[in-house]
Amino acid sequence: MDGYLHLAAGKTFEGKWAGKVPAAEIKGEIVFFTGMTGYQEVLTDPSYKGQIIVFTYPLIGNYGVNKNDAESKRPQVSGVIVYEVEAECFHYESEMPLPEYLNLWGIPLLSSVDTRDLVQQIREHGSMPAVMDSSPVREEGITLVPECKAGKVSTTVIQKYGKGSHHIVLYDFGYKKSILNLLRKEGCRVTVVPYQTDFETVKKLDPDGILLSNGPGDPKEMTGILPEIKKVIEYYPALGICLGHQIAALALGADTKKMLFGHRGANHPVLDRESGKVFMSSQNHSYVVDGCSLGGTGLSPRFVNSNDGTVEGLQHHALPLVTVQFHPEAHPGPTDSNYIFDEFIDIIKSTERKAVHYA
Ligand SMILES: NC(=O)CC[C@H](N)C(=O)O
Repeated sequence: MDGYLHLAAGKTFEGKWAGKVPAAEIKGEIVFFTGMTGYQEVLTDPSYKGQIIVFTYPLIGNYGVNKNDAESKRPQVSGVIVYEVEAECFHYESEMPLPEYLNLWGIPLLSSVDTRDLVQQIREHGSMPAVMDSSPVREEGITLVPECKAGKVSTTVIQKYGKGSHHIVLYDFGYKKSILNLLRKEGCRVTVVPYQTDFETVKKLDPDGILLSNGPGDPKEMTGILPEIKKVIEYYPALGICLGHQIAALALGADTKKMLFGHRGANHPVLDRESGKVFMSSQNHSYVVDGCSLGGTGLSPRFVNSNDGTVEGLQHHALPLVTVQFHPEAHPGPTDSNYIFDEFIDIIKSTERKAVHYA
């Protein structure tokens, strides 16, 4: 059965439904991911909430879906677009084929789409609203209602994990399981808190450090929480990842802006200006901290994207605060930047129990 993808910029793409035909139209922001592997991690990363994802690699699904690679309890994307999907899977760990998994969660999968042409459209017009349906013609315009997406994926209750010697409060804006796993591997006990948690509540939990997680949407949807986040990062050693990096920057007075089509893939080169080394990183973001907005914030760009010069991470001149736009927890993609977690733990060890106003 034929299915269609309509872009807000006007063009319609034809494909075949691989699985159930959706009963109603599916709306989302269309974005593309360039990694050759890691589709399960991408689909289950809460940062993709509300987005329709296009995989540029032409064959998706050949190793199925397994028990270990999910970054959250369910696929989070609104829809999936591929060139060719493999309905049989060939991997000893595979639990089920990809189309079956998406079907189970009612997420539409459109295959046989000309993904090369589609990605060119996104590169030209930007990531934009799109609709998947079974009608070849779309007359209505396509718009998306603004909403706080992190609020939709964040936990509503405090959760505790592990027994390690360092205690980390993980602000859940839509955290990936790999962040929690890496913290636990580093010997941390982790308390996951809802995205709106205030400073006084954090203080009662008595952490040694704070991790501001990744998450979906525009960081400016989160302005309501910035005053509390400012207090938290002025008091405790902190690491911000992706949305967490953007929120920390906004809280300290910097600005963010939307890129045309963002960075989504597993091989984005980043320069660490402290070591002078370039590493490959896993990325998934549409927004970026505006490098021209850092004056007076105490923040300077420690990490820079080697392709386009955008800010990939910040260091504070006085606070024990490091933030990164890329994903040091990897999954999908290379683990080259795992060292950011070691650094964070070292900072915590050196400042432990001295968590008092650094500002
Ligand atoms: N992975 C993330 O945390 C993404 C951050 C933010 N939603 C962006 O698109 O820029």
